[in-house]
Amino acid sequence: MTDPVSSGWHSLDSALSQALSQLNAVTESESVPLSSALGRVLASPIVAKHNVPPWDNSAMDGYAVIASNAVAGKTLKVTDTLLAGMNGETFEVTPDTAIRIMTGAPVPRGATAVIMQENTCRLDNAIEVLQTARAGENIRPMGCDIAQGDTVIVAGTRLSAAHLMLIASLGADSVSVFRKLRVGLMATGDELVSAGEECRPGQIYESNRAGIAGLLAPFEVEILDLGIVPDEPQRLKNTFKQAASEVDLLISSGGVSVGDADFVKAIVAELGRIDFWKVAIKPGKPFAFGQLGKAIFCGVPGNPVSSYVTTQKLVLPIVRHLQGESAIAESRTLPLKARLKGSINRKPGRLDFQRAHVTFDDQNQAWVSPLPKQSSAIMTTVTSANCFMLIEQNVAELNDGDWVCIQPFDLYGLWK
Ligand SMILES: Nc1nc2c(c(=O)[nH]1)N[C@H]1C(S)=C(S)[C@@H](COP(=O)(O)OP(=O)(O)OC[C@H]3O[C@@H](n4cnc5c(N)ncnc54)[C@H](O)[C@@H]3O)O[C@H]1N2
Ligand code: MOO
Repeated sequence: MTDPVSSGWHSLDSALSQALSQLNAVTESESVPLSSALGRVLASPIVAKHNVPPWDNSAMDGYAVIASNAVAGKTLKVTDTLLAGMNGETFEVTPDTAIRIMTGAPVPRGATAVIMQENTCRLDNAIEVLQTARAGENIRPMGCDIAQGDTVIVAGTRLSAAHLMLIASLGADSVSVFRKLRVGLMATGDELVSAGEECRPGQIYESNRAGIAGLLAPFEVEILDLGIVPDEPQRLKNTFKQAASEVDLLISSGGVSVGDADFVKAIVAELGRIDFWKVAIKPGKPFAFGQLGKAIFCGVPGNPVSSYVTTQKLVLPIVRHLQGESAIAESRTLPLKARLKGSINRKPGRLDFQRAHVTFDDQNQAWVSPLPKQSSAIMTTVTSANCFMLIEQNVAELNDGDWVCIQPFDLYGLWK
């Protein structure tokens, strides 16, 4: 049997660094409304045109006072009420007065603290201070979140919901983002039919495009669905030529192994080039990377779990890099560890992404159990797992209680 290490297959890390080092990210940008900017990559930095908050304001419903005069037991006359939205410049507190103030309302002139309502006793037109005020208490100073002139988001950032809030707080209703990446998506195999069509003897339903498109969805690409292409060299050539001129990246599923109908690599090599083939990961070994005209080519293996894992671990970082994202969080380096339940003996050589289930004991210690069915044709263990458990390339044996790396699945932020 071939030994992955001695036969020079790429490790996941070296495959990724070779691929990323030869990509040219998109440079064209466009202005989009903030409401359409989620998941896009910022093309120009966001620089604050003003302070946030724009003036000192109250963090509590209570009374604006001069702190040095607001000692416990003292009575202060309440002269006015300040609501959020009013102009604080026209109000002023004096040593013997207080102004009723609501959360978010501007702090009036002279005030150095806001006493929260619960620390006062309301009399008719006055309050009794129940707890001595501290200077600065319950005041949110001007610019405490963002100072005018600050670069608050650098170019190359993928915009999250929190980024959109920050940009909106500066009053901008549009942003400059890199143009959408055009991604061609195809599956090849004579046996494949689309969901909804009749499945004849010998045929199976094509499922990889649905999974790949789903994994791409949060990254806001424009997908050109090139459909199912039969294992016919001329049909494959036609589709590859179309992709070479129309997309930035072609993701093709299937036909990258060594079978009699696996034509993909040879045709890509003929029309463009293959830069590497075979990565020492399980599942997903026969992943192919190359170039077709102006398009980057990613050939993911046909086995459904292999296509899912290689899209997640190899194609997504490539997509993100092509989109101009600067800080690509490499999920593999997350230092999340759990202890293994059970033991494992295996042939070393590939980094194994085992579908697994992590649970926490009453000391909050994470324990991980690999699921029984790990074949790359079994999708049900991907949906029933809640994490990947990693077995490093050279590890042959793991024992009960050993520490292993895990990668929890982030399903819409909910733990299942
Ligand atoms: N002699 C060897 N055979 C195989 C090797 C090897 O090293 N030597 N590698 C195996 C591994 S590992 C993988 S992974 C597969 C990948 O092969 P291909 O990329 O050529 O994939 P296909 O042969 O086209 O299909 C494999 C399998 O998956 C089903 N399939 C394909 N596409 C889809 C799709 N879009 N939706 C659903 N199912 C799909 C297909 O019917 C096959 O059952 O090669 C091994 N063989
Ligand atoms: O790499 Mo294959 O994906 O092991 O089945």
